[in-house]
Amino acid sequence: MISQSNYKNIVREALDNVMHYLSPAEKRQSIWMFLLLLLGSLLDVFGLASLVPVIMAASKPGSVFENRYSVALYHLLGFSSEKAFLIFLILALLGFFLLKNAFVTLINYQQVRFTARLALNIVRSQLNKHNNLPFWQFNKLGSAHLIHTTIGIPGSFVNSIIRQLFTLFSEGLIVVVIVLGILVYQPVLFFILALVLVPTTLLTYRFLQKRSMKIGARLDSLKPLSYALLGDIFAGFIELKLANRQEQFKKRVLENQEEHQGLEAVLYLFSLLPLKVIEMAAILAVVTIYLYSLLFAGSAQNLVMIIGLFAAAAYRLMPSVNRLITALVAMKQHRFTFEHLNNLREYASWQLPAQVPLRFSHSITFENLSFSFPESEKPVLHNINLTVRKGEKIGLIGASGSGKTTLINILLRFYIEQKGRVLVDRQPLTDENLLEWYKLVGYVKQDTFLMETSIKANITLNDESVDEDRLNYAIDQASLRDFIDSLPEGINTLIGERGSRLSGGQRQRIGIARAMYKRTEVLLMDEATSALDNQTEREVNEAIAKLAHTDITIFIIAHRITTLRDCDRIYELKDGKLYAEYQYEDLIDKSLIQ
Ligand SMILES: Nc1ncnc2c1ncn2[C@@H]1O[C@H](COP(=O)(O)OP(=O)(O)OP(=O)(O)O)[C@@H](O)[C@H]1O
Repeated sequence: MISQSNYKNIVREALDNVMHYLSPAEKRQSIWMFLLLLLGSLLDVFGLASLVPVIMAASKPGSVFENRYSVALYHLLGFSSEKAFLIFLILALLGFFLLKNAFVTLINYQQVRFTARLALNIVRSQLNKHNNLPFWQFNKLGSAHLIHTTIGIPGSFVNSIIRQLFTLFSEGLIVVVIVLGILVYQPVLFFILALVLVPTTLLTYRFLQKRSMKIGARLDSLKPLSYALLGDIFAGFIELKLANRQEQFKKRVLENQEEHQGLEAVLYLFSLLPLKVIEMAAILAVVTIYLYSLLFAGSAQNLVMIIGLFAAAAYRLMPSVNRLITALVAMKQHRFTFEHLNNLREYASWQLPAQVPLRFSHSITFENLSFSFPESEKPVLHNINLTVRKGEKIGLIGASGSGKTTLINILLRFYIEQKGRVLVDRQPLTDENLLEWYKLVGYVKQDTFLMETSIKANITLNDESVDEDRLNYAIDQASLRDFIDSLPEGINTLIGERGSRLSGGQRQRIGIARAMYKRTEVLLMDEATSALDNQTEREVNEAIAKLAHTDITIFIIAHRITTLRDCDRIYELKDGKLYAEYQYEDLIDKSLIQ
């Protein structure tokens, strides 16, 4: 059942959520805006109320002298002709409307600027939150959900909560002022109006609010699903075409869209409903009063006047009441935005502690290190002990799922060990030296992250003041020189979405160049050579061989033995344990990997 408390809840909840994103100065500003908004609404009502007497006076000669207020004003302003007085009144009315509308437009301008700023605050907070998420949680959420909650949810919150709050306050005030006016001048009319409009409004709201809330929540879950499906369709363009699965995926997107569009259509219908219902109730009331007056009352004179007044009041109130219900229903419908904004909120303001320096001159040590994922009992890494000296090249091999990538992710602090520690020059890696550590490490993943921009921007990660010497060094170290020289636009060549205009080897070498540009001292490579053809494998290996002659410390996860030629030591991981240590030659002899 809808109750007063339910009505209050959504408004209070909305206000609580809005307050969270306002600075103290913005809170003060919002109170001012609220007061100005109220003033704007009052002026609106006053403007409308002043129209009727002025027009009536203008249409009936001599009427100015029949009303004591107009007579008083006439004499106060020293007029000597009714005509001049009427011209003055009409011009004053025009001036008033002009000023009022300029004022209301100014308030509206302030209001939209305020909401735009607020929207930005919310997007910023969502971005902070998502950037600060622990890696495993970030992975779990998925990019479709993250995009939806970073941009989609703040958009819905601003449009369907904040803007509706403004509507609620301004229209609410208009309704209150009109209703109070009627109560003072026509108490009977007030009761008839209350009798007709209050139950209709409450029933309409009751009918719409729960249904809208359900539909809103369903749409909220359909949206990221459609992003994810579309992401799959376009990212998997080649694979889906070859497997002849595009139709199947298309069908899923269309099923999703069918439900989506159907629900949107229902919501649209809901938005039209309140006005129609209120209108029906008003007409019903007019007919009832009229019939009553005809059938039961001796003189219908009085009631007919009341009907006229009722119709006039209802006509003015209906749009406002309609907007009130629509605003409340929209807020209910978007109540799900609160949950998204509250979820994981602690990360929005999370900050790294003050950083202490970290030196890497001697060694990196994994000490009694064990790790398991939060939702699983079985450790993925078990009591790893390994010391690597600066400048050493370490190979990591092992069956799929043996824990190689997890070990690298721990070294990168994307996962944090439950037991043991990682030491750099005997200093444990913690949040206090994380940024210092990140200055030293570079990571070349199997699927190198590439942006739809130039080779240069990809290597420097959009560095605004590029160090050209460093860039040239990086290009040489990654064996990209010949390739770049062969391109008409050289380093400024655009590489297409996710590097679509590059070969697999070129993509990986851009990853290596990026790590070199950054002055990486510890390079982590998750080698994808198993997925590369012989030519590109040669290209990547050439880049790795070049790096072997530097004092960069390298960890390479390898699937092909040739990648490990320059490694000082090679470790095999098995079921999360360091199972054996090899030299390159041992592996060739044993043909452990190919
Ligand atoms: N986010 C995760 N949540 C739960 N388990 C995970 C997660 N990521 C990896 N695992 C599990 O941890 C184990 C080790 O995975 P890891 O990616 O480290 O293996 P790997 O040796 O790098 O394999 P590959 O050579 O196939 O890349 C696997 O059993 C994997 O299923």
